[in-house]
Amino acid sequence: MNCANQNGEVSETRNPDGTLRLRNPNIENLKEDILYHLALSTVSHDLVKMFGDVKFVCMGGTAKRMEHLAQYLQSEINYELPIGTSLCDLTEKSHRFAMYKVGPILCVNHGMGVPSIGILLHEITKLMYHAKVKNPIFFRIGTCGGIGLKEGTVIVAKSVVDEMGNTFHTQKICGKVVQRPAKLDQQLVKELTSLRKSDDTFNVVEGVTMCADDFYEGQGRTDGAFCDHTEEDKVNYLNELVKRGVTNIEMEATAFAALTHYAGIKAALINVALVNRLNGDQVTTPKETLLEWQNHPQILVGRYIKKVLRSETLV
Ligand SMILES: O=P(O)(O)O[C@H]1O[C@H](CO)[C@@H](O)[C@H]1O
Ligand SMILES: O=c1cc[nH]c(=O)[nH]1
Repeated sequence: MNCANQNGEVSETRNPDGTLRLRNPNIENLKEDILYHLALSTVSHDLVKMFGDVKFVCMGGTAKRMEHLAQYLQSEINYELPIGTSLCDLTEKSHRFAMYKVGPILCVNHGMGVPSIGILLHEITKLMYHAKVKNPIFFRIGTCGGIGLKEGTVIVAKSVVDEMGNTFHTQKICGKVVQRPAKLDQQLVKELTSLRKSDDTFNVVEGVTMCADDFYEGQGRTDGAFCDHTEEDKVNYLNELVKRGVTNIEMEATAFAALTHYAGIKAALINVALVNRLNGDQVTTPKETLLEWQNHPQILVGRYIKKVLRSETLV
């Protein structure tokens, strides 16, 4: 059934008030929906009370990065936690992911690779639905290998491809291959890239992000435990990717872009390059510098969130 969204447009994924409509009629018939990997449920938790004010969902691979991001954004938006409380992992009992909330911002890690982020996206999207969140915006704030880009560069993906150059996410469902277009919000891309300041120590570019199913052979590396291809094969492959316009490689882009697009959720994919793959495979930069670089996409997203929140208090 279709329904008009806030702009009066017909939407299968939005109610007129901005809350989500799921593309799954089974969910509203469940007596209880257990978000197993988040250790949350519609019966044991008041999801509307806990999460109903969320506007932004930030995700990235590691739990530590998400905790750090939550602390950073808390200070950026001057958010004071309720008296007597401290920042805590809301999904601690899952022993799986880690999730922190600071006011309208949720920071949650997704692990590595498409299957892991896929599971998280199912459960976070259902969480948004059950919590009656209105028009949430999702960000993946990650790390990647750049191709021909200086380390520390931030790449805001304008499009994503898989290892075969496909612009869709492939999933096997009930023995059938299902393809869903992997699309990102182009306006959000422009807004995010425009938030670089002239005195920032890092560059920001729009790019084509490739999603690989592996860090080693799947990204053409020759330094894995197994390697049946040559250095020349790798160089040819990376040069071919350059010709196709690919700027960087990571491991979740297609699922992130496709599942958010399918859910009708505005989303952006912002990665920082930890290595220039045209110069080598190993990440040789000291950990402190890598951690410093991981802040670059967070700075950009922080500016975007502050801008949106500021504009909302003015209207
Ligand atoms: O730094 P994160 O967000 O985990 O992203 C990248 O780093 C991991 C590989 O080291 C993959 O998950 C890849 O997508
Ligand atoms: O080269 C890299 C670096 C980070 N993450 C990746 O997936 N690849």
